[in-house]
Amino acid sequence: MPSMANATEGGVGVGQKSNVPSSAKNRSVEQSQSLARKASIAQQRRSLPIASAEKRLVVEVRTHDTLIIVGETGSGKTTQLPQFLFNGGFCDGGKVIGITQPRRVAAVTVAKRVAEECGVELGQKVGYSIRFEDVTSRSTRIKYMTDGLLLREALLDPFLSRYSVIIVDEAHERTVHTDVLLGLLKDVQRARSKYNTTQINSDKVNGNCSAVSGKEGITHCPSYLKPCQGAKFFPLKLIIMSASLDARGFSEYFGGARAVHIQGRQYPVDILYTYDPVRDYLNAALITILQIHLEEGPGDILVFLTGQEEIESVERLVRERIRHLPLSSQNVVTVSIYSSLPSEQQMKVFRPPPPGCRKVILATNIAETSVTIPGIKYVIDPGVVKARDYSAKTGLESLVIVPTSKAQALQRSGRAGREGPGKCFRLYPESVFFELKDSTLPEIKRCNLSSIVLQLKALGIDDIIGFDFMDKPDRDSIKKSLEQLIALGALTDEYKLSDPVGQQMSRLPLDPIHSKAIILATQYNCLEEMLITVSMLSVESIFYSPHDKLEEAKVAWKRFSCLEGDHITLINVYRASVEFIEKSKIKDSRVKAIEGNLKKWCRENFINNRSLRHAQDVHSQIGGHVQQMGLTVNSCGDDMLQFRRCLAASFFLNAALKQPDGSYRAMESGQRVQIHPSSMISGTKPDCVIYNELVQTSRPYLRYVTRIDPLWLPELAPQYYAAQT
Ligand SMILES: Nc1ncnc2c1ncn2[C@@H]1O[C@H](COP(=O)(O)OP(=O)(O)OP(=O)(O)O)[C@@H](O)[C@H]1O
Repeated sequence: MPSMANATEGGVGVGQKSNVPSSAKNRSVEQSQSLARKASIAQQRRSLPIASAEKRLVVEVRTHDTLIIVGETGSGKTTQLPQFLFNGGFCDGGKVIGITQPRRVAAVTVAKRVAEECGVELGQKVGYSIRFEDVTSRSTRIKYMTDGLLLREALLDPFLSRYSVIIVDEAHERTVHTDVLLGLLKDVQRARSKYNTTQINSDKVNGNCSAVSGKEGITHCPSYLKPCQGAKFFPLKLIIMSASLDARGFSEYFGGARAVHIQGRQYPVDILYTYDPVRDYLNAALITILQIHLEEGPGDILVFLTGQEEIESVERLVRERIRHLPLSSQNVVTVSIYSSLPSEQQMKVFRPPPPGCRKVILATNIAETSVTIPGIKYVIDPGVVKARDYSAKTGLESLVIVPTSKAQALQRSGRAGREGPGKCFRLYPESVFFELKDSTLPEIKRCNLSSIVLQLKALGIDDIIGFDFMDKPDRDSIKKSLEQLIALGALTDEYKLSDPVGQQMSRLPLDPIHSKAIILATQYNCLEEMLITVSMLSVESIFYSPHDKLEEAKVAWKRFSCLEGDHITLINVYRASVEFIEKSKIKDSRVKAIEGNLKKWCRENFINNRSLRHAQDVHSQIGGHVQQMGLTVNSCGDDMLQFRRCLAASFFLNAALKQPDGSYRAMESGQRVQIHPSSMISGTKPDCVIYNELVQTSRPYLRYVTRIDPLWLPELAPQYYAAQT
């Protein structure tokens, strides 16, 4: 249609030459698109329910040291409140507002969004910091981070002295890090009030805050927080926030703190229930995805499942079913997100689908809170979640599928209705919803506490049992973890952090046994091997076997398998993949080509490509820590005896002895267990093994097992085994 070319003012006809250079034209298109986006974001911010409460909230924060804020999902708490406080002067003089999130993905995506809203480059005024990734600078004033990261910061700066405000977001999740943080922040707030020499002027409501000479400390200050002589602090404001928390419980914990409710939600979300309970929620989810796709209007679908395995199986089924639909209905793409997926792959869910396509996102509860995934209109919630459970008595850690709480159901439905009206399909009857617990049992009551106790000790908190937890963890759990840390040499017999072992262990963001293995490995000449092992153990299953190809998979795995144990097998897989990548680079060095080849290699060897890439990521991250600590990365070469002895010297708490009936006895708890059938040595049944974890599936199983000589235990861990006999 030649006339079209001329119809637009300034347009260029086919075959005509333009006087405007194409780069300049592109720039002007980009500029107008960017202006339109800015205007739309500004308009969207103005329409958020929280927008009209800006002044009131700033006054509330000025006049109260601690505030509980409850507001509907999507009302604007996470993205807007920090900006209100910034504008209200809380960052004057270089102070920082910190916002914690239970999950990395939320910290990253919210920071990106707020940077865009502020019109700044990420990492400047607005930034984020998560384990192994710091996108902040000296000019960062609004900093999003994980709750675990802030705890780590407290190791370096116990008074968290740069922060004027700390917002603990999504506090209803009650992760173990959030709970420890709450107790710690309470103490820090008290201590900073005691050593306060300046005070925010509360008369000024709008405009900048000014600092004036302040009151002398009057409050009780915990002994582990002793400032250097002459140190001066400004008061710390604390905000506890969520859409679904028990405001009264939090208020009581913070000595009657004020609770503020933000009214209103942006868009309605229709909640639909099934008439009857469903027997197979995976099948029900699959049917609902297809029904929405065929019967409902445009909009992406977010489905909550319990883990990687479920996600992969539903993903396969969706793709298969879609292939059988008429061509015009095959416009569906699936993407998934779960915690062990490398971050850059997690970010794929935030990308728009190809034009005209519907995106189906399969997610674990990682996408349950805080995140806004653009395009989501429909949420499918089967009402279950995989939760951690732990018994201090048996040392048994298990992941069990349990019903969600009401708070979780509310959060899930809140992922829709963020850009327009939405629908949430709960795959259970309404009567079941009313029977759900209001909130989830705090994680601190159902996990192994060794890691957290080590961190508290490193912070100088000696009296763990007396620490002001919102919900006290089980006494036996605390006792057990103290004993374990003494056995590992991280604590002295007086329960003090040991130097250097405990100090070094607390610097590594790993399970204490894994940290110990890394620290010991240099002495055994095998740090290179141990770094690989710990990285491979930190991700979800490396081996992948479709049900119908199990035998084929076993043959493939034989190439890597080592009869001495799974730890060496994991090293073999990792090294084989590195070797393959190197060879592949010679043929074609383009990143895409290498990635494609590695994917194929993984498929042929029944290795989970995603898990392997995640392990490579973790490897380089821990490698960075090891370098900073000045440890020598040495290798034992083919002498795997050294490596196995190092495993025995660090994993000795996880040792098991074969029994006459062929089962095993976990030496620490006396529990009768079996080697997991997936282990490469489950058939050989060695007399004595160390294992990575004791998990309860259909029965108690040892996972990732390596043969050791039982005599090594008293030799290499006399502090534990001499005391036992
Ligand atoms: N990355 C994004 N892309 C598009 N819109 C976004 C994005 N992040 C936030 N928004 C918009 O801002 C609104 C407020 O988001 P915000 O996370 O601040 O809400 P919230 O009250 O903290 O919700 P929740 O309690 O669910 O975390 C969202 O409903 C959405 O409309």
